[in-house]
Amino acid sequence: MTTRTPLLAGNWKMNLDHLEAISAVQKLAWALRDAKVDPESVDVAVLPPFTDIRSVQTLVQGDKLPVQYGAQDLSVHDAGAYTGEVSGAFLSRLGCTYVAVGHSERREYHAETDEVVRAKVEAALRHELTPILCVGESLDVREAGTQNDVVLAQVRAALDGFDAEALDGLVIAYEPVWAIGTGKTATAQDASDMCTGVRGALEEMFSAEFAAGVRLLYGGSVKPDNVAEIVEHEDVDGALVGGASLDPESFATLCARAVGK
Ligand SMILES: O=C[C@H](O)COP(=O)(O)O
Repeated sequence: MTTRTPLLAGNWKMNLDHLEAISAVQKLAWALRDAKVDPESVDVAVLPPFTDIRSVQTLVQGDKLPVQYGAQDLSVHDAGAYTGEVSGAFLSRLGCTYVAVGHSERREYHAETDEVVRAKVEAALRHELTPILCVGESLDVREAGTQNDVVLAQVRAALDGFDAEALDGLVIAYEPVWAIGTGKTATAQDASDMCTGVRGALEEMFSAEFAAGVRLLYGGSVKPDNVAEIVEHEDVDGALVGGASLDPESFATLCARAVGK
């Protein structure tokens, strides 16, 4: 029987400044309460820009809001002469629970290789942050029908050499690149098939027990209207939501529908 707690994570990308973030998180908490989303049975998180995180921390911790938070990226380094980089140590000090690693926008616009992604997973773990490892295929790969090979290779490369204990709590988000911000969603069956494939790969790499504990999310044009269908599949434990997480009321509705409210 599955005991994985569903996770709905809102990746704000480069949207909402720190003042807007305060308002958005407060409204999200109210809307989740109004929608009767039980924080004991579902995790709701936001991943704001770095410059917002201190404000979000102050609000969430001060008012004990049932919203988790994290960052969209981190440095492979812990400290030093790395202009513009943000250390996992700093994120940890800000109370972050999660950090996204290997988002396709990082892979594409910042040339992050599988090697860099693996180093970022390691950096997150060093600072007790839960990595949300993002994997996904491009449109040409999907059209060639080799998406399973590509995505499972990304998973293996990012997790190569770790032991299961170190990866406890790991989250993996399957985000087909062609479905991000395009309004095109993979079918619920496509999402489910890939998540089942990823879980199988985790079982081969580590153990059945480990694989059964990893939360697998789908991301790519998830909206309040399609989330229920996507997460109803056994292997899909939630969603990584971009555009539809920017409006707090709409994101709360999405969270409520994901858990059948
Ligand atoms: O991290 C989130 C994904 O990139 C999905 O973005 P989207 O929901 O705007 O398609």
